[in-house]
Amino acid sequence: MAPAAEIDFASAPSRRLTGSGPTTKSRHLASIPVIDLAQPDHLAAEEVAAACSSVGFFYVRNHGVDEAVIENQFVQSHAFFDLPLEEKLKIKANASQRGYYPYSMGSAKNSKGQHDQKEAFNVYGFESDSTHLPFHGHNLWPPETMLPDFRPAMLAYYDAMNQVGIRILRLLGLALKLGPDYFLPKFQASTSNIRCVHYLPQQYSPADGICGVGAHTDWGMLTVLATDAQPGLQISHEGSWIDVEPRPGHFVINIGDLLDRWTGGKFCSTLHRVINKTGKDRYSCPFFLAPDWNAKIEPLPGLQDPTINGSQKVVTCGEWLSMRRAAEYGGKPLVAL
Ligand SMILES: O=C(O)CCC(=O)C(=O)O
Ligand SMILES: [Fe+2]
Repeated sequence: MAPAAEIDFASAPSRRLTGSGPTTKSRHLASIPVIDLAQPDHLAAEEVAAACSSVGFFYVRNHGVDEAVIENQFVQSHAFFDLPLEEKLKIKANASQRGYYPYSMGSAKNSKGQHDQKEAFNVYGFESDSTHLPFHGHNLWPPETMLPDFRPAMLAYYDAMNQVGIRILRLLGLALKLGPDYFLPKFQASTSNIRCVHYLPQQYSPADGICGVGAHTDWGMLTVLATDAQPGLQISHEGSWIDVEPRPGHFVINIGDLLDRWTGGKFCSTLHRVINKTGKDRYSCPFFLAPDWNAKIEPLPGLQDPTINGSQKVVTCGEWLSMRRAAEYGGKPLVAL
């Protein structure tokens, strides 16, 4: 892998902001698109193209995922976060980014000196003995004697999310007029992960840097998000923070930085944050879809971005993820071991 300094760092800024972001105003946007995945692919792809080149976020419905798989993930996530802290810390996240992130450890400090107000648990779809490489390693699990259903529930959820992700990849290929299978060869042993997240029922104050998740863009290809019934997710749109209301039976999809770059900015990775205002606990589970570690992210035909240092350098997915992490965490390891 090329050292990070040789990679096009300028095109991978950390877009994490502090404070309230574009404005303190928050309004409801009725028009976050809802895309019905039961319709024929060529019609869904047109709607995907429109959503990705405008708001960068959309809901999907009729996604085909069994409700029980989603429900089991949330039940097991609750059960895990309810464990005593000392038990959770036994599987504290290691350098491979897998396992438990206590409050204040799963994010870089923002300029107000605050971490994200959340605890989280990461599971990756690939496992590897090459632990000298970032993001490589083995998943960590709570003991079966304690939570026997946790691991199967999380693996089933990962598989279901991966299927949704592949469906969206096919629509993206169609939307970009590259064909439905264009992206698939680069997602054979993907570096994707799910992250169970628990937000505290506390007072949030974006102006003081206290957020569930501070304003950020996602790093990878796209994100498939399930939340419980509590609102909290907001996206930055035309200078306002827009609430993304939970919709039963829907997932929220958003474009990540890697796809933004890959399309030369045609499809946008939109700034978003979580402010859990309800005074209740909030649980969510994003699936971060990312290509294979060695997949080359070559500019797509006709979609080079002339603003990126004259031409887009080819990076591998692994280089990209490492670079994004370094930009966000100042090159320090995510978790002090
Ligand atoms: O919990 C949510 O609604 C979104 C979380 C998120 O944006 C993230 O983890 O990247
Ligand atoms: Fe995000």
